[in-house]
Order: sequence, then C-alpha cells, then structure tokens
Amino acid sequence: MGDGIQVAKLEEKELRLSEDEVSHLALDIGGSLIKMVYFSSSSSCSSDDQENGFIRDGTNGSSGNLEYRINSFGWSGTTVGKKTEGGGAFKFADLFKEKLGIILDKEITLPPSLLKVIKHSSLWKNVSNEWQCTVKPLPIWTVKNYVQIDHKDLYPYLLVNVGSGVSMIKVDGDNEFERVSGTSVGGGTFWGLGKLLTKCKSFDELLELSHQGNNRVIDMLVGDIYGGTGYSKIGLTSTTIASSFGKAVSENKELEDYRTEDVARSLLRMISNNIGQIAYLNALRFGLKRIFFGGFFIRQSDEAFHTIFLFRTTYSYLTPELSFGFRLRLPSQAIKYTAT
Ligand SMILES: Nc1ncnc2c1ncn2[C@@H]1O[C@H](COP(=O)(O)OP(=O)(O)OP(=O)(O)O)[C@@H](O)[C@H]1O
Ligand SMILES: CC(C)(CO)[C@@H](O)C(=O)NCCC(=O)O
Repeated sequence: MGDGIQVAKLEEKELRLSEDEVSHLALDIGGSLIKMVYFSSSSSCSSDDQENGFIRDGTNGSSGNLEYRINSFGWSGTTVGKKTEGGGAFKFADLFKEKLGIILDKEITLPPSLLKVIKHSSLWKNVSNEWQCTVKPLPIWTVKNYVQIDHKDLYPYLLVNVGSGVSMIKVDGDNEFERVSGTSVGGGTFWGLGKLLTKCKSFDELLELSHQGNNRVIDMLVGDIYGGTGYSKIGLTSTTIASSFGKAVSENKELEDYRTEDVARSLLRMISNNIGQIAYLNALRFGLKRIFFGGFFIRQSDEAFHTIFLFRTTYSYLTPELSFGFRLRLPSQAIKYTAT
C-alpha cells in the first residue's frame, strides 16, 4: 500500500505517533491554529485524498498552548521529514529542537506554499461550470457556481489570506509575488473580540451563534439615517450597513441587553465587510481582475464569505470586469458567487 495522507486531530488529547507510522510530517503553526498533516504507510485515508495530494480537513488545536503540546508530544522521530510553516515555525524552532530533538525544515506559508496550491491542477480538476445551488438564507447572493480556472490565464491575481490577521498578496507569475497590503482586523479579531463580548468558549460556538443573530439590531443601516428615500442618489440601499454597532450609541442599553447572537452577527459582518473592502480597493489599485480568498476564517464560514462577496455586489457598478470572490477550500473546488 502506498503512502497515505493522514490528518491528525490534536484537540485536547495527546497525540502519539511513531516513526514506523509516519514518513513525513508537516505543521503549519499560525497565530490562531496549528494545521498538521502526516504521511503514513498504514493508510486508512480515502483514495480521493491520496489522488489529490491534499488534506481533506486540517483544522487542529489552537497555537496558544503549543508549548504545553510540544512538551506532551509522545513522538520523537529524527529521521522523518518534518516541514513547518507559518510564523510559529520560526518562533518555536528552538523548543522543537530542545524538547524533541527535531530540526525543523522551515518555510514561510505566505505566499510560496499557497501559490503552489492555487497552481496545482488537481484543485480545479473536478470543477464544473454548470453546477449551481441556492444559498440560504441570503437572498441577494443566491447563486454560486463552481468555476473552471484557466491555468494559462491565472495571473495576475490578488491572494487574500484571512487567518488571524489578513495578508494581501499580488501574484504576477509562478514565483512572482509581493505582499501589497493587509489588515490586523481578521479571523483572530472575530474570535478574540467575539469571545470577550459573548463569553463563548470556542470559535465554533461563536460562529454558530452568529448564524442565529440579526445584525440590524445593533448595526446602524443607511435606512436608519435616511429614512425611506434619498440613499439611492449616493448609490446605497436602505439595508447597507452605515455604521457597524452604530445603534448602540443612541440606545440606552448595556452589552447584556443585547442578544449574544446579534452581537456575534454584527461582529462577523463588520470584519468581513472590512476585508471585502480592502481586498476590493487593492484589486482596483493594481488593476487585478481576480481575487482568491483563503485562510481558515472564510473556510469555516459561508456567512463571512458571503459578506465579503456582498461588498462586491454593492459596488459592482464601479468595476463590472472584476471577478470577485474565489474561495479556496482545499481540496474541493473554487466557488464563485454570482449576484442575481
Ligand atoms: N475550528 C476553529 N478554531 C479556531 N479558529 C477557527 C476555527 N475555524 C476557523 N477559525 C478561524 O480561522 C482563523 C485562523 O485562520 P488560519 O488558520 O488560516 O490562520 P493562522 O495560520 O492561525 O494565522 P496567521 O496566518 O495570521 O498566522 C481563526 O482566527 C478563526 O477566526
Ligand atoms: C502577520 C501575519 C502575516 C501572520 O500570518 C498575518 O497575521 C497578517 O498579515 N497580519 C496583518 C498585518 C498587517 O498588515 O497589518
């Protein structure tokens, strides 16, 4: 049996791997999450994964308590190929060496690894132009299409990696790229601020809460300012958010008086909108026609991605030629949202 790719769930449990089981190990130690992939000869993974050469789902523990995890790591292989990415590969290199006797082969995730992923043909190979489905419950963005990406017409594009923070990279060719922008208001902001505001214990809980909320309870909308008319003259709709959390200014309420669901929803919309806007402006800045979004923040949340896409639909009259909103969800396909 050939090598298989295993995705390990670190969770809160100790993970024990032996050299016999693992031929290669790769870690991506980010600001919020550790992603781990290992190649095993005793494979029980699906043929699909082996064929694609990608992991199906690599969400693992948070990187906050990595020191504890390294100390309790039962594996001490030295001959295994060990590849690490992300800022943590640098930060924790000494700890890996001291505690585990492992010298890390470091690579900065952004952008070389991600670029390889985008270029990799298997990412797009099952993509169909015809496939469509209805996205609920968001009436404006009702159609999403899987799209075929022409590899010969890939560049230039903007890569927006939404992790703890957000990096925006202009990619001009196979190995030609430049980090052109970023924002500290990203996935870590949603998780961190959301935790403080709602007392949620986990990201999943916070995300789930946000799906049940109504942002209009706290956000000030254009219609709240203009009333029924007038806003169309400045190219806005009554439901566009004029000011995130703006209603809280004039209402005589404390945080506890708002439903945590609504707080979480406003936060998600605020952060996603901001990312959409900055991505959009950077695409305009460099005349880029295509934007890819990656990172675990949008991977996990359709709502976040929809909100980013909404930004595009709101301002589509400005740049009709811009293809906005290709989502990277490994190993599945790119999804393009189309306004109806
Ligand atoms: N199960 C999850 N647990 C925690 N955060 C999650 C989860 N799923 C998605 N996220 C979101 O993904 C973000 C982390 O994304 P990602 O793993 O791409 O970045 P990172 O590599 O940790 O950070 P960076 O690249 O900025 O160093 C979190 O801040 C959170 O918003
Ligand atoms: C620091 C990184 C690159 C770590 O991946 C990321 O979290 C990021 O791009 N933060 C935003 C930094 C800024 O541009 O303000």
